Amino acid sequence: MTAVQWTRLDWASMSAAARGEALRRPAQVASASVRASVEAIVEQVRVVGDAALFALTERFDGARLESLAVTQAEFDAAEVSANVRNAIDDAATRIETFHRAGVPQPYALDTAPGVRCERMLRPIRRVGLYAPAGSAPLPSTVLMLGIPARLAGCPDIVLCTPPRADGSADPLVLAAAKRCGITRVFKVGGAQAIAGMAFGTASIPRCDKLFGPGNAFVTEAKRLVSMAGDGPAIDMPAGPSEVLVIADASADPRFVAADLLSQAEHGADSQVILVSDDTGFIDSVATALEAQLASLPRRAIAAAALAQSRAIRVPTLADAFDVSNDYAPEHLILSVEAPRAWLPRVHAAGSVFLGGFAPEAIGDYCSGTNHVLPTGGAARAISGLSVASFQVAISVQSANRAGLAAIGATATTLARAEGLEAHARAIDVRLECA
Ligand SMILES: NC(=O)c1ccc[n+]([C@@H]2O[C@H](COP(=O)([O-])OP(=O)(O)OC[C@H]3O[C@@H](n4cnc5c(N)ncnc54)[C@H](O)[C@@H]3O)[C@@H](O)[C@H]2O)c1
Ligand SMILES: N[C@H](CO)Cc1c[nH]c[nH+]1
Ligand SMILES: [Zn+2]
Repeated sequence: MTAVQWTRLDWASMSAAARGEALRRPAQVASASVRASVEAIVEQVRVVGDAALFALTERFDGARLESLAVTQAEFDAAEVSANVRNAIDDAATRIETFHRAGVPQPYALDTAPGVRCERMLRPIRRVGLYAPAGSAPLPSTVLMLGIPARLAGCPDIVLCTPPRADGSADPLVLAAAKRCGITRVFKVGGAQAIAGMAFGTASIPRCDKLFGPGNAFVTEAKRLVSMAGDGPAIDMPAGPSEVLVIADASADPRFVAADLLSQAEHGADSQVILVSDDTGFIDSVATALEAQLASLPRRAIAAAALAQSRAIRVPTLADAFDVSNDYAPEHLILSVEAPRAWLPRVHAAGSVFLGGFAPEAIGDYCSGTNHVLPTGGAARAISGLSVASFQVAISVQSANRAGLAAIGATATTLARAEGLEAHARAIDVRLECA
């Protein structure tokens, strides 16, 4: 059996500084070196374009490509079993249903007689999606990105995904793209893919907004290009996976261990945290983790993630929610008695899973919610992906003479209070003319 080496902590006996350290993300440790290499990669792509993309793809993905774009022939040749195709379709249908219910609606109302204010919605014209495929190809991510993009009405959708070493795109990723009606797919990954979509190259069109999760290189590249004066907008920091489980003694330790491992297996930089008010329960989860880890195909990755993870004993369940809100996890699992009753205490989390039969894995694939979620504590203020992420809202106002007369004095008074005389006169000139 592989020994589980996670850090066990007793919250009540820790100082504020020790608590802060306990909730620090592992990915932050590497950020200086990641930042330096991402800066170099982004600059190379920006200056050299396609030639840099070919060279970086050979260096990081081991693939020598003749063309970055996936051809129609490659799409046609991408084979997936009927079983997987049906699963993609079933997941897609449920994701569509949930996201369609959340499509934002325009609205209009009169704020004074003769003054009408509206908010209209438009799809972002060209969106760039990133589907990870470094450690494991994620066709489910294509669905999570492509379906809301389609529902928003985005006319131009570009998708990048790392190639396999033989230069082909993952067939499952292509099958999911097909299901979403995405035809412009490029075989490029990492920071170089983000830079390609941000600034445009001979092959890859420049995009208005970039979406999608990825490893620390992808996440840092998104942050960097979004800060460039001429760079695109981005959806959110959606980096290495995280889950925080709040569990009491009523939970099944095998279920909790399985949920922790399901996120630990994403990458050595994933972080999984158990918070419980019961020391004996934490012991049982540790035992279950060791038993389950032993037969896991990706046990080396999961064990590495566990090594930087935490099991925290808190005095009461209420304290567990304080810990969770401070950490602001991407995923929060409530494995407690009457979990819904605790929801009012949740103030910061990407997606919440209630009770023993809602494993985080259903949200990853097919419950219907989106799995592209904020990580690194961004859930304090940023929401997971939705149709609204792919739209811009534009406000509109119209007024007739009576309407302007009704509200004009307020505007001229405030304009003169701000010392902006031209603003005031733009109103007066209209009201003064017959
Ligand atoms: N937060 C979310 O919503 C969410 C959703 C799904 C997946 N994820 C996360 O996405 C990540 C996917 O990561 P991945 O690595 O499997 O795939 P990835 O596609 O994000 O990254 C692979 C690319 O990383 C680049 N790369 C690898 N090593 C590099 C190095 N040393 N220097 C520069 N570039 C390098 C390569 O170009 C490669 O193509 C995981 O951490 C997973 O947890 C997050
Ligand atoms: N758990 C990931 C988000 O952190 C999403 C995912 C895709 N496939 C499996 N899991
Ligand atoms: Zn997952």
